Amino acid sequence: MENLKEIQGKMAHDPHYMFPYCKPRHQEWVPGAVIVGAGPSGLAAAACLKEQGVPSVVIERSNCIASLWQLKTYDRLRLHLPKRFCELPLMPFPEDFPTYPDKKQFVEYLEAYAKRFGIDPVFDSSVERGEYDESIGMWRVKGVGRKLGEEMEYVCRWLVVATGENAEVVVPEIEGMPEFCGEVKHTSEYKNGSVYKGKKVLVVGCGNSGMEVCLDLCNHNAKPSLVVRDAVHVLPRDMLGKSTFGLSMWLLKWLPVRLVDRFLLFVSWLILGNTARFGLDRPTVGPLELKSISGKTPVLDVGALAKIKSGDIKIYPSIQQIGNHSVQFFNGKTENFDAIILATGYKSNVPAWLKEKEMFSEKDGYPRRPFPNGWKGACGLYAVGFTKRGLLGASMDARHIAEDIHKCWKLEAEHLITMTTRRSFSLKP
Ligand SMILES: Cc1cc2nc3c(=O)[nH]c(=O)nc-3n(C[C@H](O)[C@H](O)[C@H](O)COP(=O)(O)OP(=O)(O)OC[C@H]3O[C@@H](n4cnc5c(N)ncnc54)[C@H](O)[C@@H]3O)c2cc1C
Ligand SMILES: NC(=O)C1=CN([C@@H]2O[C@H](COP(=O)(O)OP(=O)(O)OC[C@H]3O[C@@H](n4cnc5c(N)ncnc54)[C@H](OP(=O)(O)O)[C@@H]3O)[C@@H](O)[C@H]2O)C=CC1
Ligand SMILES: O=C(O)C(=O)Cc1c[nH]c2ccccc12
Repeated sequence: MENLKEIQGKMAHDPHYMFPYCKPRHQEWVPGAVIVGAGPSGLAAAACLKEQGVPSVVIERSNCIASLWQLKTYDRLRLHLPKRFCELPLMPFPEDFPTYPDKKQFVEYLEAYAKRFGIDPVFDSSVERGEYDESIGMWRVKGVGRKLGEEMEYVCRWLVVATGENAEVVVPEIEGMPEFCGEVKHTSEYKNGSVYKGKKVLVVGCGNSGMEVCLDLCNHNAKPSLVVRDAVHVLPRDMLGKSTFGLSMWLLKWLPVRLVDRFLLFVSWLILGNTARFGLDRPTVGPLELKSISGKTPVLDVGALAKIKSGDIKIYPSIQQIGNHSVQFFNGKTENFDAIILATGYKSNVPAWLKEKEMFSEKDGYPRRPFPNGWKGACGLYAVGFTKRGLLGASMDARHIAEDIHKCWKLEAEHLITMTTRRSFSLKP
């Protein structure tokens, strides 16, 4: 046994180190996979595994499935790709849903999905550590459980990381921001613009969230301004009577990505005009090529651009400094604001809890291997939903993972049956 000094030393340096005989209160061996995260990716993985006859336990830190959608998104949110590109494996959307289901409908679909595949996550349980225990050839997944402070440990052969690309908010450090007297919040806390009526609001970041929050603020008679620090592709959500995304996927079957990009840019120019005239320069690389090489999603416009054109949404360059009530920009202008909304995006939280350095990059928390090969690591470790390709990418991962685990599951089950049969008939190996 380790001596007391050694144990005290370990406890001081590692908050997760436990005294050897001090077991967590809830310990469970899972005869299948542990899936961390009950968002669309985790649900898709659990459903595909179930279909293959492999059991799983889904662990979720919040108190509901799809917590990103239910708790951290604004009221007016809809899918911005048509529903056929957003459905999870094995269950299409109901036919009477519109092409672009709203948030409520999407959550309804996910609830029905979980019910259909008997997925019953362990809620209010946050995973704080996942590590491979070589001595037993299993993953140990530890965290804080349902009842306040209850320690839990799951031991499993397969660990599926489904904590998502949007696990934590990105809050930039901007000089003077702590001194700003008005409200500062992230888009994940924004519901609608009703409380900002008549107020001057600065929205920082012009991805899809920033653009839509600006539009929502306009619709609630607030006065939004948008910080655009870099070039951005804005495409109409629909063109030529079809969804831009659907049309792109169809064209990509026949044409190289650069040609499809040229086509998209031409039609966007016809519909939206020259966006650079309104302060939105386009990157030199086309929208689909950029999405594929960097993951940067083009803005799919549903009305914000018209408000920029009409001057209802003002455009500003990067922020230099924030004062008590004002914001100074890099073009030298200073303007007063009542509130600031950070539409600065999200990041993965995998490096904070997964004690594994091969599969996931410590820098950004994404699998190191590029799409479409990022879903599989070593020793039974998997990733679902880190493709930067939305729900479509998550569904592809989930299918791959379930097939892969099933192969191994079948082999191990056959081995177990052989061993048991041999033992019960006293046969020699
Ligand atoms: C506003 C918004 C709109 C979007 N719209 C679209 C769209 O229209 N079409 C599209 O294809 N994609 C869209 N996306 C992309 C988005 O990535 C997917 O919609 C989807 O939610 C991703 O699912 P996920 O399960 O991978 O991640 P999430 O939905 O984020 O689920 C991950 C889950 O893991 C849980 N979790 C995280 N860390 C832990 C932990 N340590 N322990 C336990 N649980 C944990 C979280 O609480 C969360 O419930 C959108 C994203 C955003 C932010
Ligand atoms: N279904 C739908 O309608 C919606 C879908 N989404 C999806 O959700 C995901 C997240 O989107 P979103 O929340 O918009 O996040 P994104 O990461 O897509 O966008 C964040 C934006 O903030 C900018 N930014 C970051 N830091 C600063 C800073 N300090 N100053 C100025 N600008 C800054 C970034 O600029 P830069 O590019 O220069 O880094 C980028 O333009 C995306 O995949 C998006 O497509 C989001 C909303 C609606
Ligand atoms: O909504 C998102 O973030 C997505 O990643 C969906 C998506 C995948 N590929 C795309 C290409 C263009 C626009 C959106 C997407």
